[in-house]
Amino acid sequence: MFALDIFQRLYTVIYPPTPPKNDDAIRIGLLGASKIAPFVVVNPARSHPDVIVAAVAARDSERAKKYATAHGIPIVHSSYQEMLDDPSIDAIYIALPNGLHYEWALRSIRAGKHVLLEKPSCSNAIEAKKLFNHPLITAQNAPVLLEAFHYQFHPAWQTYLSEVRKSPGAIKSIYGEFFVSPGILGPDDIRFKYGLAGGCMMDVGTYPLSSVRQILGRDKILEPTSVSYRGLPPGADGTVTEPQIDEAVDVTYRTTDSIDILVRGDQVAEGNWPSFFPASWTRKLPSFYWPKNSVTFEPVLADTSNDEGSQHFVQRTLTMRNFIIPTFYHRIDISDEHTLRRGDEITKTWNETTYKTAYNWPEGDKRAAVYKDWWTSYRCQLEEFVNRVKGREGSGVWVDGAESIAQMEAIDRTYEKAGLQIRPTSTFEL
Ligand SMILES: NC(=O)C1=CN([C@@H]2O[C@H](COP(=O)(O)OP(=O)(O)OC[C@H]3O[C@@H](n4cnc5c(N)ncnc54)[C@H](OP(=O)(O)O)[C@@H]3O)[C@@H](O)[C@H]2O)C=CC1
Ligand SMILES: O=C1OC[C@@H](O)[C@H](O)[C@H]1O
Repeated sequence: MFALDIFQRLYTVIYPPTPPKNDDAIRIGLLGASKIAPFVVVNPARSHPDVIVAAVAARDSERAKKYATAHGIPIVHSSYQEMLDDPSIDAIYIALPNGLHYEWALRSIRAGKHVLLEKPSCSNAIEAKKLFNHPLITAQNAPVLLEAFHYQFHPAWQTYLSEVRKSPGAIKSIYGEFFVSPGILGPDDIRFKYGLAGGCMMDVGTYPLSSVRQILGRDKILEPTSVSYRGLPPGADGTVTEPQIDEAVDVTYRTTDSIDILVRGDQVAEGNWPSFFPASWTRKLPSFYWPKNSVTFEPVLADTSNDEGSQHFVQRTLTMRNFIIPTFYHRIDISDEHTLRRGDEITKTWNETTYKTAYNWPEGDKRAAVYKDWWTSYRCQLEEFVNRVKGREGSGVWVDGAESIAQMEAIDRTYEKAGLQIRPTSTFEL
């Protein structure tokens, strides 16, 4: 049953139902023939009656034509500006290198287009403040601008957050990690170029950082207390061509109310294989780690009526595995560590763990009648983007400009603590 459910969700993601498009469907244009657009927009749009992927623009028009053919996209533009000048396009999906997000988001907004902007929203907080506070964005009836932090839109993450809010005790510590196997990103990847605002903290590190910030709420400032990073390996001549790039990062943060936080990201994460395999083999094998978030609470005194005079403490740890791609599989563990104490003596300990999944909103919630179990976080995100553009009620989940700015500020503080430069600021002005 379990394997069949996974198979059914996976199958429906790949072959979704394709309802006819409504006359007033939003016509989206893709800036860049990027690797990620088919997952974030092209495939999710197939099952959305209010979205048409109408155009793609790439720097090389031959490449754009091939991409358009492969993905069934009718219009090809041979420059990004040409796409923005196309009056038939209502919204733009920007999946360009991070260093181009700010400029092309502003240009798109100036052209009157709604924007779905890949994460991280900008190269740094200077850009993020200028973008999200720009008069073209703060004006009444301004186009919609959304940083594509897709995982937040999935009911699984929202269920996890509601478990955090319901849990007894104050938060003691939070852990977040996202590791990517060697071989996924090539050496020339945009993520390894400082000039394009690459780096681990900008890329895979943004997710665990964002997940921690979601738990704390945006008003809590995370002060980095230590940062260790692994740079890129040196080339054949022994020099590192991109000394400002972090390939992997481990950061500890602390809040003013003393919550301890550890965030880890690795874009080339080897290992996790049992040590009896020779390292010379396992180095060539892919690794596998769940993207994970975990919250530990302070112990609380439980009801003592049945505990014969002992004090009964309960300490909860919540863990969510695979918060980033929850549709295929995820798990929320609610683990309570019970301790009976008489004075200083611990007389008994035991653990009770329950597990939860949430492929949709809870039963009876009106959102559950709209959402489907097989919707990816990208499909959920597209639903809410469309709801905003159309002025519909929506699920209530949104990533607003203040959140995107706060996230970039936390990234900048992390780079500064690491002794690395914040990513370069665009010279584009509007
Ligand atoms: N939400 C998510 O799950 C994911 C989000 N992302 C984000 O999406 C963005 C794109 O990532 P990804 O699709 O992996 O990247 P790709 O390298 O596949 O795409 C980047 C696009 O940027 C264009 N581009 C413009 N200028 C340059 C330049 N100087 N160098 C290289 N490319 C350039 C290229 O477009 P052209 O076709 O014009 O040549 C290319 O298609 C990033 O911001 C990344 O963080 C990435 C993966 C997952
Ligand atoms: O979801 C993701 O997985 C892999 C990363 O490199 C990418 O940019 C990120 O968004």
